[in-house]
Amino acid sequence: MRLFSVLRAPAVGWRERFDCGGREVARWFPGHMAKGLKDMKNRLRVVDCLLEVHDARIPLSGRNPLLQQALGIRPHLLVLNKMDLADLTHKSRILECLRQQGLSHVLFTDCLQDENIDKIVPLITELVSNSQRYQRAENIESCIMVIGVPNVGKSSVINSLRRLHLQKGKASSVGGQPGITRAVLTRIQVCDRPLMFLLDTPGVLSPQIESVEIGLKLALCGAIRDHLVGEEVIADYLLYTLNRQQQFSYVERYRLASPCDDVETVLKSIALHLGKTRRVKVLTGTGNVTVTAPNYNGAAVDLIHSFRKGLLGKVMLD
Ligand SMILES: Nc1nc2c(ncn2[C@@H]2O[C@H](COP(=O)(O)OP(=O)(O)OP(=O)(O)O)[C@@H](O)[C@H]2O)c(=O)[nH]1
Repeated sequence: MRLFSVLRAPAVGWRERFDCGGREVARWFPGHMAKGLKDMKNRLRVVDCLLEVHDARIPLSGRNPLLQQALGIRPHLLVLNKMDLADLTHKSRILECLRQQGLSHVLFTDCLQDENIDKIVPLITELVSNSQRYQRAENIESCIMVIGVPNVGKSSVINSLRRLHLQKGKASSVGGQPGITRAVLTRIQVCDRPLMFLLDTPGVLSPQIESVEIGLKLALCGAIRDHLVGEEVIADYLLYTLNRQQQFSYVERYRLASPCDDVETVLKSIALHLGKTRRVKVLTGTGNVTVTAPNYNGAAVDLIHSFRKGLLGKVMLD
């Protein structure tokens, strides 16, 4: 789904399409995730509602369809987290697209500032009490399973809820790398009144990511380990996206002469600007000469990290 290209005039002079170069996404799915899904299914009996966390920069793609299929039709709240990093100019259009997909309970959140976190418990309480099938009248507590692809902020949402409702610190470990949540399905209290527990789950990607481009969006958001995709490829996709959206803050950040769509040129300039270079000996016809070689990978890593920290501006990848 391309929300951006439908809503904005295409930027002239930049790549119209990203060349995925015959890459295969199947290798990007780590096998242990299938086990994660199986463990989640085994705990379903006690679950009243699904709280799905996803990245607000990819509101329309990259969710794992298997999660909802396997976990059943029960009350479902979609939390689009990291709203602080997302360009939400067309928020109402996003909500409309999601409604058309049958997702009518959606919240945008920012766990760093605890924005909209206070809306989660009341909304879940309402969804659970309105649900016929899973309402367990004798039960005064509710149990919510937190699901989503890796690194979207599932643990951060849980910690924010605990901070807000229980004035308690971290219960769930947070990390910048996908796959931090290893201890499977820990039950964590997040609220006293109403009594509510969450089950934290490991991030589970779909084994069949729909396309290479969606895989690249997931990688850019940190849902797939960088080295599996390749830092320079991720950086190239980022450059393609920033240029198409005329989001040129990278030019100023890295003191480049002008925007550019050629990743090699950009990474070379970034490497030189950051001093990420090394001296290498090259054998020529007239003997050895020492030249300065840019560290392309180091430059790509810096560009990707700047994007993930929001230093290149707010972006919408869909
Ligand atoms: N900017 C921003 N960063 C966030 C937000 N929420 C979480 N993060 C960061 O995103 C990274 C991943 O957060 P986690 O809470 O560990 O994500 P997770 O979904 O539990 O990760 P897995 O256990 O790998 O599935 C961490 O570096 C968090 O600090 C947010 O709202 N805004």
